[in-house]
Amino acid sequence: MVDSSKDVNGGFPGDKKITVVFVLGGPGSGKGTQCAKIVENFGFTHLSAGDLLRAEIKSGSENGSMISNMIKEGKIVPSEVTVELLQKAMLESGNDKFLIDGFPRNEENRATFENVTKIEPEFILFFNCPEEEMERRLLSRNQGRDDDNIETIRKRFRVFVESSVPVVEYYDMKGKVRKVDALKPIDEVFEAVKAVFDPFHVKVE
Ligand SMILES: Nc1ncnc2c1ncn2[C@@H]1O[C@H](COP(=O)(O)OP(=O)(O)OP(=O)(O)O)[C@@H](O)[C@H]1O
Ligand SMILES: Nc1ccn([C@@H]2O[C@H](COP(=O)(O)O)[C@@H](O)[C@H]2O)c(=O)n1
Ligand SMILES: [Mg+2]
Repeated sequence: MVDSSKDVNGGFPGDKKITVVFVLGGPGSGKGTQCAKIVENFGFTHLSAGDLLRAEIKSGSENGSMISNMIKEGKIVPSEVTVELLQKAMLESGNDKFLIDGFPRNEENRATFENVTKIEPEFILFFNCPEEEMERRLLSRNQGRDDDNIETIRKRFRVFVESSVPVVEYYDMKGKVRKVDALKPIDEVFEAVKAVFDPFHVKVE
């Protein structure tokens, strides 16, 4: 466990400014797809909480079977597990700009990240997409994910509405949410995303 309780900067060296953007939206709204494009254009490191949890299962970790069962049920894994994986990946990356995809999924995720890392997100990129479209996309994703079946998808939608939307509302009250229409084709969604990220444009020499 990374103990950062005594750190002023969440375990990051010195007083280096760390930029975090939380990327939220319902299951299948296109978070991973758009994050890949943001990385190519704006020099962020993409960390998907779901990908880190799936990698933890594959690594044979003692938490593996618990995580696997939670994912199959569409449930949210205890925050200390997810935040530790995120913090470790952030520190190992050597970067100072992060897209954290699929996190925070609930109030406990949000509070734990804030307490452990002391980092306040720059903004929240939110992909707004109707459930019918998200369901269509997930059922044709074909990446062999255990949770892309109609039974688990319906559970994930319910968790999104009950636990994740309140977190988006919390940040909206703070003026931090940048909402994008995710129903459009991929490249059109990215045009809207680019407008949000323009201040972070990295000049290629
Ligand atoms: N704008 C779009 N139009 C049509 N299909 C899309 C669009 N964006 C993404 N997709 C497709 O939808 C599927 C889900 O996209 P993606 O994996 O990016 O979603 P996600 O939000 O990361 O989902 P999850 O929360 O389940 O990880 C993929 O097959 C992707 O190619
Ligand atoms: N903060 C999180 C993020 C994800 N999970 C679990 O992983 C599943 C898949 O997540 P994706 O973002 O890849 O769709 C999700 O349904 C949860 O079971 C989590 O617990 N906490
Ligand atoms: Mg994803």
